[in-house]
Amino acid sequence: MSSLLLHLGQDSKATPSISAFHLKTTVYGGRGLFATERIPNNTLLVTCESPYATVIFKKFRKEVCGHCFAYAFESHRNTWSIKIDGQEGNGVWFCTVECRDAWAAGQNVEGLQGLMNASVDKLAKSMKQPKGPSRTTSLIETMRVEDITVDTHDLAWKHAEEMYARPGYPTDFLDELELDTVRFLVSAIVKRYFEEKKSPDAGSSSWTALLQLQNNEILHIRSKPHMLDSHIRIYGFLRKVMHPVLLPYVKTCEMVRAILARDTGNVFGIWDMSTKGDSEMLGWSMYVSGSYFNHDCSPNVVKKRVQKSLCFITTRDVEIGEELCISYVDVEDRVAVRRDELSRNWYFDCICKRCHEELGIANG
Ligand SMILES: C[S@@+](CC[C@H](N)C(=O)[O-])C[C@H]1O[C@@H](n2cnc3c(N)ncnc32)[C@H](O)[C@@H]1O
Repeated sequence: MSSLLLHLGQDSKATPSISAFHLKTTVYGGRGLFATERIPNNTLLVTCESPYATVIFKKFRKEVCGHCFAYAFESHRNTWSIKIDGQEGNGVWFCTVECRDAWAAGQNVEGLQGLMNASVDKLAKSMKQPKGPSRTTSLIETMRVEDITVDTHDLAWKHAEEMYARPGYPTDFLDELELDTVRFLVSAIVKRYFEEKKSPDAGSSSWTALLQLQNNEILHIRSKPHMLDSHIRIYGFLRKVMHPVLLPYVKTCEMVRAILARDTGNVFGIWDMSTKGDSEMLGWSMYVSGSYFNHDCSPNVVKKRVQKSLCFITTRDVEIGEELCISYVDVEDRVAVRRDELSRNWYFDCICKRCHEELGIANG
């Protein structure tokens, strides 16, 4: 049970009892959550109370509450107007004073999140978009996929560390998504700093839990080799903007790599709550304990966002031994579309019962 709690992390509350399901190795590889008792329909399995790391896309910052993710549009407003004064409140807007104060107490420790937002915006403003393609710092893009190994990849990062350790290295231009990735990484670094400061001997148990998530680094770079250069540029940018107390976390690339390796395949989009089917993605979050649900095209669990919490609820009765799965894609899509999306973004070929049936493959 203690190891399941470690896997589930500090962000979770499991109901009705944590023994109703457990984490074990699946037949198709990796781990998954399986029912250890019969679980009725509409059971709340777990609530992930708040994300380990999060970012609201810059273009939605004034429209989405930085604490509870309420979307102004849903309250018939264009933007939120409550802020924390000065640099320490930079880049975050709130729907209520209560949300502002809760955020300040929980996430803006020593004003670091706001100060970092200000530094990121300032450096981003000073950057000029290059006329040609961005500078390539690694050779991986020119390699054959089979030559992209842990070793070649480690070498590219070692080279990046050496390059950025030289005084006065130039910062490369980052696009909007890369800058949002910087902000996402900053939120994780601030969280780890705060937790380690609170209990210097014990360290951060939620960071330890995060490290247990599936590491998709090599699969990601093999499928999108240009992302390694992007990640390296992001790391260089972070080293330039980092507040002195946070610098130890980026002196080597270890922490940034660890988060990026788990960002892909494990994070959840923050969607607006529109019921009209035109829901918009407002940012993304990493909820450690929610990342153990595997995918099925006929899922028995649905995830629901309630403010900044993610709740996982059964959608039918689940028998003992059955795996508890959500769907990562739109279950209304055709089989080819679903499988293509799963392969591109989660790096696996779906072999669920529904895919087999729709593809006309005999089971067994
Ligand atoms: C969010 S994680 C789920 C937990 C993961 N299995 C683990 O061991 O940590 C997503 C990853 O799990 C694997 N996965 C999820 N659903 C799967 C399925 N239906 N078939 C094969 N692999 C699956 C894929 O590797 C995917 O990238």
